[in-house]
Amino acid sequence: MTELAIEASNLTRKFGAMTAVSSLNLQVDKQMIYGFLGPNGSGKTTVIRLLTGLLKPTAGEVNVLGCNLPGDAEKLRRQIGYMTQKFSLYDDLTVKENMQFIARIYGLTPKEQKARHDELMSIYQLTKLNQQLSGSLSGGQKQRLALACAVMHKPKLLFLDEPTSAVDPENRREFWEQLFDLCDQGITILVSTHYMDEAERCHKLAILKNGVKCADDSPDRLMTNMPAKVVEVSSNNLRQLKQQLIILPEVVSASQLGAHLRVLLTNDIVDPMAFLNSTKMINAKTEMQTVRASLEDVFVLSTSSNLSHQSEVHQVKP
Ligand SMILES: Nc1ncnc2c1ncn2[C@@H]1O[C@H](COP(=O)(O)OP(=O)(O)OP(=O)(O)O)[C@@H](O)[C@H]1O
Repeated sequence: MTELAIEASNLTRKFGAMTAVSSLNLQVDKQMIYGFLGPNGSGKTTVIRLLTGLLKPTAGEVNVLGCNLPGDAEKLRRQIGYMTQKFSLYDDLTVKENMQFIARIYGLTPKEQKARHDELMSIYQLTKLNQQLSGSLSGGQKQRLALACAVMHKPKLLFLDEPTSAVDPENRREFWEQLFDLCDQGITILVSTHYMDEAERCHKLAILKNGVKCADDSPDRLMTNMPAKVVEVSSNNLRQLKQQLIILPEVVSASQLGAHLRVLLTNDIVDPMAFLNSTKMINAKTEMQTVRASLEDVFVLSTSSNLSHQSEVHQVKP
C-alpha cells in the first residue's frame, strides 16, 4: 500500500461567518505531484496554510508526514518547504545573501551552506546572478531563486502556492521539469494553480469551489469520466447561437473558441446532436461533432454556478 504524505479529514476553516474551507477530505500519496485547481477565493491558499501548520483549523483532523496538526507544527516545519504566491525573498539582498539568510534560518552549518549553495546555484541556473540584487531579477529568475530557497533544507514535502503566476510559458515548462526532478528524488509536491496546462501535469488533482472539493482524481480519469457531453459547433451565427443555448437547462456552458462554440451538455442528453437539432437554433450552415472532454471542460462543469449541474459533478468520483 502506498504511504500517505498528507491525510486530512473533515478539515474546516472559518473566518468569522465565512467558511473558507468546508469539510475537506484529502489523501496525498508520497512522491507525487498533487494539484489544487480552483477559481480565485476558492480556498487553495487557506488549505495550504492549514496543511503547513501556519493556520489552525476550526474543525477536522490533519496529519502531514506523520505529524498531527496543529500540535506538531514545529516538528513538521523542518520537513517541509513553502513557496508562496508572491516573491517572498528580500529585494534588497543579493541572490547569494538571500540564500545565506534562508540557510541560516534552517540551521545549516557554514560547510553545509557552501555545499548546498553551490549545488542549488548550478541546478537552478543562478550562478551568474549570484551578486545581483534579487529585486532586479526577471520573473523567471525570481521564481528559480524562490524554489532554490524552498528546497535549501532538503524538505520531504514541498508546498507551492501558484508558483508560476508571474512567469512566461517557457519558464513555466522549465519549472515543471524541475518539479518532476524533485519528485523523482522522493519529494512530494502539493501545488495550487489557475492554469489548466499546469493542472494537467499533476499526477492527481483536486478541484475546489467555495472551499468545497468538487472533484479529485488523475487529470486523465477526470476527463474520461466527466459526467457531461461536449459538442463543438461551427456556424455563421455563433454569438447569437451561444445566447440562445446558454438559457437552456440542459446546457451547462457554451463558450467560443476561435471559430467554434464549445457546448457542454448535461449527461442525461443521450444524443447531443439530436438534442441540438431539436432546439431549432441550428441552421443549414451549422456543423457539429462530439469531442473528448478537456480539463477546462471538467473545471467549468465542476465550478458551474448552476446547482443542478453541480450535484452531478460530485459523481466524478463517488
Ligand atoms: N485571514 C483571513 N481573514 C478573512 N478571510 C480570509 C482570510 N484568509 C482567506 N480569507 C477568505 O477565504 C476565502 C478563500 O481564500 P483563499 O486565499 O484561500 O483562496 P484562493 O483559492 O487561494 O484564492 P486566490 O486564487 O485568489 O489566491 C476568500 O474568500 C478569502 O477572502
